[in-house]
Amino acid sequence: MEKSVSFLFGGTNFNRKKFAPDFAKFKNCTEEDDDSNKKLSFFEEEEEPEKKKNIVSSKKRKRKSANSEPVEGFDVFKSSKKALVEGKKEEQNTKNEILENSKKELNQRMEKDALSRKQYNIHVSGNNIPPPLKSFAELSSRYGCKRYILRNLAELGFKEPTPIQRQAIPVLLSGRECFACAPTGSGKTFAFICPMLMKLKRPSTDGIRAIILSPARELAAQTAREGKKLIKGSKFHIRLMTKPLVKTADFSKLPCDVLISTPMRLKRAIKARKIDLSKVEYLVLDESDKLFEQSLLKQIDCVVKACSNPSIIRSLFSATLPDFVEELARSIMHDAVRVIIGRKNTASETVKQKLVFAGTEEGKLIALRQRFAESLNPPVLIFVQSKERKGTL
Ligand SMILES: Nc1ncnc2c1ncn2[C@@H]1O[C@H](COP(=O)(O)OP(=O)(O)OP(=O)(O)O)[C@@H](O)[C@H]1O
Repeated sequence: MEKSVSFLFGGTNFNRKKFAPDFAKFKNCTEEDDDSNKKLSFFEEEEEPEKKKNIVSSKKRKRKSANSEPVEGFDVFKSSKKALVEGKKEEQNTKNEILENSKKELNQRMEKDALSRKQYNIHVSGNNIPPPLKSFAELSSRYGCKRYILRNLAELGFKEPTPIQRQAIPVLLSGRECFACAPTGSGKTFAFICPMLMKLKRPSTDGIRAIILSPARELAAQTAREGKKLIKGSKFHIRLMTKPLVKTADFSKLPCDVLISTPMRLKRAIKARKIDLSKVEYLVLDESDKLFEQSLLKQIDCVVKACSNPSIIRSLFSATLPDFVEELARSIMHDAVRVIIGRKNTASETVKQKLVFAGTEEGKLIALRQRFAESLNPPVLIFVQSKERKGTL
């Protein structure tokens, strides 16, 4: 049997690779049983221990050096990754720088605006309020104002915008709703008519585009007069709602860009179906402290409802702004900017005031005559509460 085995394996080479699966079956056998293994260990032992040690240590070194020595491919990868990280860092730095600069610019602009507002006693509240005007020239440089308006301003002798004009005009030109409070005679009329004309751009071919409500006929007439001074040389039409106009006019045939009316007359025209306000883009409530008095509320409500254009811009101008007016205004306005010139609900600083205790109704008349005797030189304008009392003067 031994002979036959040696015969069988004599001069042949055992291809371990080829018979790897079979070889694996015998792998668990002990070394004594396995000749080939014996042979293998014999050859290993034949080498000098020193040499073996060297081999091992050189292997170790190799492995060690493989870890520490730079491999070109890996290095390229490493450096490209590094470059990528560096690039991203640089990009982030540039972004941060831009953000920082724009923040700085914004802060500088806000500081400048605040100083300018302080200079003109302008107080504002609301989000993203545009800067106040430095001059009328900015109307054309910042907002492309038509030449006819600037020409009319120059003809009227208006050199500088008044404080309310400085702030309310940019607010309205930026498409924001606004409620403004500024003393009597401070130029409120132009503060709302100028941006209105600028935003309307061209005369209307399609009905009324702006409404100005005034609490009294005289005030409405005065506003119409002021407005007409500004449209000189243009093809715009500013109309005052008169009694005959309420009765007879067919507004679908009457060219009208801006209509100025009292709430009562406008309500009558709306009820008589003589007027379509669905295309109105601007609604101004002038002297709103008077407009929001209880007796006019229903008429105002009727006008506000008839102006049904969803993108309408509403604004409110007044010499005083009582809390109830502000509350009512907020209920119909969206994201409105509040502009107050001077202190809210106080008279103009340029108007001298004196408080006189007159006692009785009779005493008032005596006190007034005394004032005339002392220092008042007619012509003098006297405001009274009722017509009856006017008769006693
Ligand atoms: N920028 C300006 N420079 C010089 N005068 C101006 C300027 N703006 C308006 N005015 C004039 O000031 C006067 C008062 O203006 P306006 O009637 O608009 O004031 P108001 O604030 O509406 O007053 P009220 O509260 O009585 O209605 C008018 O004669 C007007 O022409």
